[in-house]
Amino acid sequence: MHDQGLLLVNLGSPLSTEVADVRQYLNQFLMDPHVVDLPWPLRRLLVSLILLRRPAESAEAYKLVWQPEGSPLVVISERLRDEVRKLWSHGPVELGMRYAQPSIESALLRLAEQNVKSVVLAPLYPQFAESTTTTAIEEAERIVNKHKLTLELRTLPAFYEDESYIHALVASARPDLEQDFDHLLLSFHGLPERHLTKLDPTGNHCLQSADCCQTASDEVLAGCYRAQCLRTAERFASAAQLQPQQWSVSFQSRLGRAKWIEPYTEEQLEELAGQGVKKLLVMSPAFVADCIETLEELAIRGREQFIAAGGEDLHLIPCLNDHPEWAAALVRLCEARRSS
Ligand SMILES: C=CC1=C(C)c2cc3[nH]c(cc4nc(cc5[nH]c(cc1n2)c(C)c5CCC(=O)O)C(CCC(=O)O)=C4C)c(C)c3C=C
Ligand SMILES: [Fe+2]
Ligand SMILES: [Fe+2]
Repeated sequence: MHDQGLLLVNLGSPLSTEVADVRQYLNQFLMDPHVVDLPWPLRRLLVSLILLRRPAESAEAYKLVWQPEGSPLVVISERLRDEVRKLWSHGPVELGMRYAQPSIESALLRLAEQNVKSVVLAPLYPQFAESTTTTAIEEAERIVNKHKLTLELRTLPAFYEDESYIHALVASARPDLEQDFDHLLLSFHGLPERHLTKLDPTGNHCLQSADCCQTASDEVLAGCYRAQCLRTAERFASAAQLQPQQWSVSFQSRLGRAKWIEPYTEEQLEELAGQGVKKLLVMSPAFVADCIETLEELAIRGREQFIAAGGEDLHLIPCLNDHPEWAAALVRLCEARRSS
């Protein structure tokens, strides 16, 4: 049977580096109630304020990393889709982006045209957050209902400590880990603290103590993005045989004035330089594909900050991108979901 499709979903990028396209993308993204989780009037007001300056600033940042074929995130995700197509023998494989193009709608309609009966929906986020995973799932469900598609969706859960994902991370980082370095910073995308506390099933665990994420029960861990990031980092360090003093974790990409989860990457870069770290490796396991947040925020701006604070070099370890071990790991994960 060739009727079990696979839909890979990632976040999406502006259509071009034109300010108008970046504004349209940021508006669609930030007006998503799972991203800016305020009541509509407040969300509209806040996003409109952000859209006064952010599109021009972000457009400049996108220009620094844009590839001839388009946004790095989209181009790399397409390459991953092509690798996965070679390995998935159960039906067609498509790629959909939550915002902008190629849309989840176009991808699901292509799958439906090919008469698939079921689709494994794979949000390409190793750690769960409502602002990424939940919104991708809801959008896919909305499209199925809108077009009355007769296909069953089976969602791949967060895979933050899956052994094959961790091994793929180690394999892809190995060439850089074999070079001389003083410290490895694992910089995950951040989240407003409220996004964590509102999902705390106990109501009094998340962010109540400095080690809440290390002492999280399975029930708390299931909904806690920060605890899942720390779990990924620990599993990675153990599999890569790193000593505890060789690595640390931080959270990047803070937006707005609300408190986001800590420690902040910007501060950690200065702290590490102050401690005498000269050669810093940085990797970002929350992203499976390199994007503006790794290529510009870390490899360009982060590098400048680190050197200004006394460091000598910051080297960014590429994301998993289309690494063959990652494509194989992803297919294994999705196959388990197909038959479960
Ligand atoms: C990896 C998981 C991600 C989480 C969690 C996440 C939450 C989150 N993000 C913003 C705001 C922005 N994020 C932006 C870019 C961006 N974010 C992710 C992933 C996560 N976001 C990716 C993969 C990307 C890259 C997109 C690309 O085209 O390369 C941006 C846009 C760029 C910029 O202006 O900096 C914004 C804005 C919020 C508010 C949030 C949680 C509430
Ligand atoms: Fe983001
Ligand atoms: Fe926690």
